[in-house]
Amino acid sequence: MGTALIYDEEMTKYKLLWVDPACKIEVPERLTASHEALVRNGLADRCVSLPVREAVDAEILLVHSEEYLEAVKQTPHMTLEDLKEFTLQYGDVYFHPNIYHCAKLAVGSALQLVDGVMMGKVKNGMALVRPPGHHSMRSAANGFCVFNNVAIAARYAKQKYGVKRILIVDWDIHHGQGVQYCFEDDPSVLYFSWHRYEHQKFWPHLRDSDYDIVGKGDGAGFNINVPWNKVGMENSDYLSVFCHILLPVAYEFCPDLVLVCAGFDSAIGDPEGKMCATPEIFAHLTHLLMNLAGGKLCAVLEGGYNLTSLGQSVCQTVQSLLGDPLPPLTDLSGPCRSALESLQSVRAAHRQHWSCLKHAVDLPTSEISTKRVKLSGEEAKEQAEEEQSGTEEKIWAEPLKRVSPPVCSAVVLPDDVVCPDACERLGSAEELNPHSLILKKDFLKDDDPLTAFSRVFSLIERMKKNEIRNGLALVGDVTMAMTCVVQHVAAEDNSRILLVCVGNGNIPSHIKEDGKTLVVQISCENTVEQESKYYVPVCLKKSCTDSSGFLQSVFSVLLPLGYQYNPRLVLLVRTPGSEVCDGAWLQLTGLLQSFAQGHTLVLLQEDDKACVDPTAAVLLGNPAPPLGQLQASPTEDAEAVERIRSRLKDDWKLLMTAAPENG
Ligand SMILES: NCCCNCCCCCS
Ligand SMILES: [Zn+2]
Repeated sequence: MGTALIYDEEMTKYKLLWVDPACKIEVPERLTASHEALVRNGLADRCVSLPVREAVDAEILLVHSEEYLEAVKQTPHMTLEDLKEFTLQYGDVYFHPNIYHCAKLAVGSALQLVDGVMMGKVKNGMALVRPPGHHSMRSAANGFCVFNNVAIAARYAKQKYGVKRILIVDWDIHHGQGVQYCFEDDPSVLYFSWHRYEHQKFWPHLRDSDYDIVGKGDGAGFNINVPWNKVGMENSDYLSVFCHILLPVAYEFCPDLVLVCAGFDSAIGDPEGKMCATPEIFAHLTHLLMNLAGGKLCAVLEGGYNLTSLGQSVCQTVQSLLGDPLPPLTDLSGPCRSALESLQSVRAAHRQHWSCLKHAVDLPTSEISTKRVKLSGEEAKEQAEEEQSGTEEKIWAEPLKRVSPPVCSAVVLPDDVVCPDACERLGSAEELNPHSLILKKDFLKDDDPLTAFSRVFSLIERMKKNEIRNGLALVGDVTMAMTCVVQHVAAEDNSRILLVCVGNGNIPSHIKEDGKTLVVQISCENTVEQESKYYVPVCLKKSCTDSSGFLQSVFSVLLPLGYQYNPRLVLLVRTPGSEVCDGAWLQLTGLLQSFAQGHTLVLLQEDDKACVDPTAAVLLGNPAPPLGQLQASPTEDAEAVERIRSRLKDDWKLLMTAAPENG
């Protein structure tokens, strides 16, 4: 199934008709720049183009009041003076004779995308729309928004498809208060938003945007606000929030559909956000959400006001939706103090609502209240200062090309094992099949190990040359294979291997010290080994059959380590006796493709042959199946994970979730 792209140039046909400094950045070129970037990078052609349509009244009324809709209906016939007058009743938004038409198309685009995904016409998709939606409220336009595209799409999905749980991720740099107000008492819609806040000093200056606003009544816990109290946030800050807040909660929630308020004013170069995260970050944020809800993900454009970073960020997002290898994220130096304070505050505010956060430590008493009383004149003065200050031009490198190798997955199997789904029989070596390359090898015969492993080594060599993206081998002795592979690869001087070992089995000690291999072993036996910077044993009491403990350790330990280490190869090994349930194993296989441009080699013991097909399916780019709502993990497991993080956080800063006590 493909990736949908919804765009129509009709939505470029409205603009600001008078002088208003607050609105001048919302220009039609935002849409053309986004679409042209996709076309220029050959991405538009790879998508399934779905037509736009106008939303009908009943759909708009899922969120907005009749009086508001009636009022907006009058705008096409208004004079310029009437439009100005009409606009005055709202904040930071403008009207135009054609904006009602465009607003209906924007909603209709989001609904077309939901239809395409929910009816299985496409796997996922992106709608390029204007006007944006996440600030508009039941009876008010606001922040360039007229109708709340994503909020309507959520209500529409529930009504038409009976979707039970919807996750809305709002990575725009502004708080989508319109979405928050729509679902704040609704436990079936989990709204997550990060936003520039600066202690309420930044637009829209709402007390309701702070971290302690968690939802009301039955909706308590289903509204997550992450305020950024400083500008200049980087990739590390965004990844920390995904690893330590959003992903654990999202997997516990287990949505049936993921909607993204895809605003790109949170990228470097944007005049509104003034953040420093690079366009590549959206490739990773998108990928990290793609194994939720069976891959059903609808991204709808919100903000983004620097046409260069907007175009690049849109391309990064769509390329991930298409399943292309992820770009490397370099120099992840760890979250800044302000981000850690926000992270800690949000986790503390939600620990009572989410079992995955139950063990989040309380706010230190010394915590300065992050809420400041707003003095009247202060706001205008700061606003004025801000207008002047943000003049320095940011520069950043254009994202590298993300090239898919000719072969996606290669598998090395004994003769008696059937080829995995979607893999075809290998012709002669030259005919590399676009899906997979089968190196049929019989490990059950008494080949001496080295010849047997030579097939695996050739697989690795081809990965290095980017002829193959990832691979899987079913071997007679998985621990031996692991050792040989590590030795073979570590022989290279600039190798960096992330070895993820699931299950018991002792890792040869020389592997743990060479610094060229970072070993994370998730098992159920108490390894007596003292861990070092490069050997991280995660012991889970209920062994790996407990998905929640397993996944929590993946999110809060393995992913941060992997991002910081930035390996060139990922070796994923499942040792005998690890009854890790397949669901968690497949999620892990999917999530690990964040690293090394997807160069993952999976090693399985031959009696694990039942794992081959489902693992190959995920390696080929299919979403890992949902796990169901996760229960609380055993306390001792959660505490074990916390202990690991606190012990290793000085070496690996992405493990941090709280600002250090000292100054
Ligand atoms: N400096 C201009 C102030 C603009 N304030 C409204 C921003 C709305 C963004 C929608 S994503
Ligand atoms: Zn925005």
